Amino acid sequence: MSDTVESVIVAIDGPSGTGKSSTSKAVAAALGLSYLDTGAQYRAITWWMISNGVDTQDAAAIATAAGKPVIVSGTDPAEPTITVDGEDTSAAIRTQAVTSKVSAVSAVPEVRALITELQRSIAAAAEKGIVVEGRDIGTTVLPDADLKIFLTASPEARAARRSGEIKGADVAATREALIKRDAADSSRKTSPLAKADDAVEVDTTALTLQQVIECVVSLVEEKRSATDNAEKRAAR
Ligand SMILES: Nc1ncnc2c1ncn2[C@@H]1O[C@H](COP(=O)(O)OP(=O)(O)O)[C@@H](O)[C@H]1O
Ligand SMILES: Nc1ccn([C@H]2C[C@H](O)[C@@H](COP(=O)(O)OP(=O)(O)O)O2)c(=O)n1
Repeated sequence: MSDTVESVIVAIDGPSGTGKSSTSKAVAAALGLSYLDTGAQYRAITWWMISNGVDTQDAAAIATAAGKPVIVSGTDPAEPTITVDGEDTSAAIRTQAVTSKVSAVSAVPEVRALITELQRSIAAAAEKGIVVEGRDIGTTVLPDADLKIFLTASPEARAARRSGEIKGADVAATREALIKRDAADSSRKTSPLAKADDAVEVDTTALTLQQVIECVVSLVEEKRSATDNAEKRAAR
């Protein structure tokens, strides 16, 4: 083991309800890394478009307005924050109105270019390293990440988890909405939801959240010690 722990970049991708946010926050906290929820950024720009009367079906109007909002993400895994033009939008970006429109807004190439650039600058500024979660982190945003994880789970498990978060939610309707959003996110032209060729796939259907966290922490530690050993061999 070297005295200094190298900075590490972990990319966690996958569809909705697979456990990306909960896992990424816990892994970042356990390893002393920063944390970035890229879905929150796409939700934030969607919230701004709705709040400012931009038609979310009009890609040209979205492209024109995309550079206007100033989105700032706080990367402490114990207290992740998101503001738009200085306003705390943590709760506002989770409403159904935003959830139902975020796939359309995030499919616009100009939106993706701006948000991708923001994500790369946040990752580059994280001195100890960062866990970044989303849909295209391993494939597009950070293709050189030290470790890439792709989380999956059955639609039934994902719908049950998601509806467990909302009082009185209908599991069947949640399942349909999830499947629809996944299909939109996977079929868009610009950096769709996809597993990178070198990502480790973890099916979380039958795992507890704790088991998923432990699995990812072990994979990061394995990666770190493999890098350490390679450096020692090179120094001999
Ligand atoms: N392995 C798991 N088993 C059971 N519940 C889980 C598991 N992973 C996450 N959850 C729960 O499912 C919900 C969705 O998880 P979340 O991390 O927000 O998923 P994602 O970010 O992929 O949409 C949360 O309430 C979370 O606590
Ligand atoms: N890297 C990313 C992250 C999210 N998105 C888009 C597509 C997703 O449906 C929305 C919302 O993502 P978010 O991770 O908040 O979604 P859920 O937590 O799964 O409900 O943003 C994206 O296009 N690229």
